[in-house]
Amino acid sequence: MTNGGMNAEGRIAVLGGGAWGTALAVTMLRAGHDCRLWARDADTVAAVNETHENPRYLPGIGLDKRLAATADIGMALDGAHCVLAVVPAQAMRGLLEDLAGRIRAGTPLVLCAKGIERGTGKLLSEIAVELLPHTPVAALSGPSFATDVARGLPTAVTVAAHDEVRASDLAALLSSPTFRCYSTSDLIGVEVGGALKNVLAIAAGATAGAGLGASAQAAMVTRGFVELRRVGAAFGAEPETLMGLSGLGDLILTCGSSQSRNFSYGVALGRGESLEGRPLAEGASTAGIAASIAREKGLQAPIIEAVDRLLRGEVTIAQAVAALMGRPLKSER
Ligand SMILES: NC(=O)C1=CN([C@@H]2O[C@H](COP(=O)(O)OP(=O)(O)OC[C@H]3O[C@@H](n4cnc5c(N)ncnc54)[C@H](OP(=O)(O)O)[C@@H]3O)[C@@H](O)[C@H]2O)C=CC1
Ligand SMILES: O=C(CO)COP(=O)(O)O
Repeated sequence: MTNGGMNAEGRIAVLGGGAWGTALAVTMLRAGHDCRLWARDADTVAAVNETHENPRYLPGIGLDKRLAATADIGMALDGAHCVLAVVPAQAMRGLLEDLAGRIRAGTPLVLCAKGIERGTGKLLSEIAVELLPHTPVAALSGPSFATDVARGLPTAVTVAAHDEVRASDLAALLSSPTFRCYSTSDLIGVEVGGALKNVLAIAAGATAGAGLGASAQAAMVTRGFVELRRVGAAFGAEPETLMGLSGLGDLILTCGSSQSRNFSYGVALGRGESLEGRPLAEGASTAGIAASIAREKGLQAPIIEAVDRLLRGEVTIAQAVAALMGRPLKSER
């Protein structure tokens, strides 16, 4: 599989009928693969199959007419040579439990969600290894808005697996002329980068929503990145990974764009608007567990902590800003 992903390599199953699952399924067709999309929602399945759209999650985007969706997970997995898991991070354990006994031993599983499990503090790959011990596990992450990817705009991401050869084989398999997958063996780094950038995108959004100015927003992202690197290092992530697509790259994308659901969630938070019924913002689920991991590991993560406390309603924006600005002066490192 060292051909830039241009050859068909069998069927790919994409599990999750939201924005990202749908965009990845279309991308797999572009890469020359047969692909089946599993969605639990019958209306989504019908819309993809009959009108070639996903109006709930990708409104206004016409999908490849060859894309076949099913609500039967067994049918999606039938004959699959590779499985992409694309449900929200907090739903990943449930999906992986469903896969146990269904996924063929040895079939690679690529985790495409960005988050840390609340309650256990586990990375999604740790859950997968626990539940599917005979399944090779990888992760795909990086700066990639589903709408851009579904439209076929050029995008670069990272595919990670502990086994370097597996990572580069999967990167070749999943790449297409508009979807460029780099590879790395730093699975932990890729997962931590993708999970924490969502929390920091909420911080950046809250700064914008509260009208604190572009300078404050730049400071928030930069100092947030220091926290991301600190927490990443404690997990064993390599610094170069966090400087790459699934760390810095995704921060650049999501910390300044209202296209990001996490950033928009932060804007609403900063404006004091209701947070009920908003689109998925993974950072809201990850903030608490990231803050408690940082505390347990004795790491300074005041921005992640501030997001957690804001979301819990323990502080106002003004109090959070005063606390951040009032910390003892220190070396930039
Ligand atoms: N959107 C994007 O631009 C990108 C998203 N990601 C990541 O991908 C992951 C998924 O995000 P995205 O697709 O955008 O989210 P969406 O909110 O667009 O869609 C979520 C999908 O997951 C389904 N789902 C939710 N809970 C379950 C469950 N328990 N079992 C089965 N299916 C479930 C939903 O089904 P239903 O409709 O029935 O509720 C829906 O189809 C997130 O971790 C996100 O961070 C990564 C890169 C880009
Ligand atoms: O992860 C993403 C882009 O890389 C999508 O970001 P949001 O979930 O904030 O929309």
